[in-house]
Amino acid sequence: MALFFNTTLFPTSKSLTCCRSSPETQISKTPQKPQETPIFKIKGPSTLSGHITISGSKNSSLALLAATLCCSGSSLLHNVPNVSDIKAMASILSSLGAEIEAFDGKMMVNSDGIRKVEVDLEEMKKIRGGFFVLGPLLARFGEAVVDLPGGCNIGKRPVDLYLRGLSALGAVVELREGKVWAHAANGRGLVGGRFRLDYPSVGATETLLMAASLADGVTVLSNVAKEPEVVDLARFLRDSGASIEGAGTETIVIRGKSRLHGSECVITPDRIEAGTFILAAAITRSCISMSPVSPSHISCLIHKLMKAGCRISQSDQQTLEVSAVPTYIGGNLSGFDIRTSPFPGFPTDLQPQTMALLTTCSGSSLVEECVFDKRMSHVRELQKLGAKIQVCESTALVLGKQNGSSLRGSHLVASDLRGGASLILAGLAAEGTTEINDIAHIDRGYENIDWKLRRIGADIERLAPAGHPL
Ligand SMILES: CC(=O)N[C@H]1[C@@H](OP(=O)(O)OP(=O)(O)OC[C@H]2O[C@@H](n3ccc(=O)[nH]c3=O)[C@H](O)[C@@H]2O)O[C@H](CO)[C@@H](O)[C@@H]1O
Ligand SMILES: C=C(OP(=O)(O)O)C(=O)O
Repeated sequence: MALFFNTTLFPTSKSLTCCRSSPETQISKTPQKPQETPIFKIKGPSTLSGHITISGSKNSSLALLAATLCCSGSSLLHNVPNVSDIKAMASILSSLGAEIEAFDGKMMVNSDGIRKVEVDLEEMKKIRGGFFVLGPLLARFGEAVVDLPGGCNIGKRPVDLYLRGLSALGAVVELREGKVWAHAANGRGLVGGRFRLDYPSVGATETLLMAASLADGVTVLSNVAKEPEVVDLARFLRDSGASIEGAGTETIVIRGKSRLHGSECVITPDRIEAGTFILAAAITRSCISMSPVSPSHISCLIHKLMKAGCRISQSDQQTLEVSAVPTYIGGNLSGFDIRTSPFPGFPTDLQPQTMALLTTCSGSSLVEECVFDKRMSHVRELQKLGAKIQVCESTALVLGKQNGSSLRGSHLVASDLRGGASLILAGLAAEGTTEINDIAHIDRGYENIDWKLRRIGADIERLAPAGHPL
């Protein structure tokens, strides 16, 4: 049933032309199921202060771990985050025969002993990054068999661009029994080619970059993703002997090499983790600092927050200080609109966390999710805390704080990684106790998020599910 936004109840200049339901009717009871993963219990509202160390990027690490399969000899990656997606990726590489040593945030990978090109692990279906092994296996060993990928359940996530791009490099690709079967035509190995992506997909760009680095001849990829993780991957491949020009722009030119050697690389700081902590400071009206951060990787978020009234300053090249303390912001932070898009646009991976903040700002805000078609499942949970949000397909109208109203603690369920993080942020701002179930989603991509938050003053505990040790 399509309902219309009621302007008398929530006066605003903005409106949605259709909504799935009114804010009240949208709150439905989540079916109870036995709890199997730990729970976060948060007592709010919190005021945060202190310094956060930002971990290495999960998404860069996944791509670089796949890229080690392109290299002979050992590769050493520094600043790899200790999150469950990385453990799953390490299991995938080990299952293929790679030797992996992990110590103190570093990972040493040697794939000279690869003995198979088929991944048959459940992990493949859980994470997105596992699929990135397709390009390197095909390019170095001439064939690969991989399951279709998993990752966050945030909409349709096809792999047509990966497959069409690999075909343009001389691969024969077939989709059978939920798996991708690929081999280099005539057993000749991949060859350079030209391919224009219909959409600048991050994963397809990374896959083709790795494959083309070992293809015979020149490859020109256009309309590619410009995300910092793509630039990180190109840097690693270049240090390993690849010839790549244009990473970070719309067109990448790769001159294929017959062999790459292992190299050493420091993973770039996780811009999504940094953005999440910036938003934690904003939603709790606190002041915190964090490092290492590359501000240019999240400039879109920084500009929006500064316009909303936050003070964000850079005390040295890699340290950011964020302040939203009431004495500084005066009244309240102002709501603002966001529209997600590929880099350098507003990152989709910060949309849910930003929406949590907007529920506490003044005025109404529009949130348009334009990268994934079903990235709104956090809305129902935020509504359980009392947030006023209406959704029409991939657009949400957030009605900010009304006449002193505030979020109130409740029992919530995380259903994806960033949606889960948005619930933590809302729980920090809410009055009373918030419990978040299914936090395994959050552990996929945030290293010790509860420990980091406790160190800056949050009251957040990780509880074991009944009958299970932590
Ligand atoms: C492990 C990893 O790095 N994950 C990130 C990566 O995901 P991922 O690489 O999966 O994201 P993509 O950039 O590929 O997806 C963006 C859009 O492209 C579409 N698409 C993609 C591939 C394809 O073959 N066909 C197609 O239509 C998708 O359905 C989606 O609508 O980039 C996303 C966008 O910044 C981030 O949210 C994810 O955190
Ligand atoms: C969507 C994400 O990850 P993945 O692509 O691995 O599902 C994310 O990191 O927010």
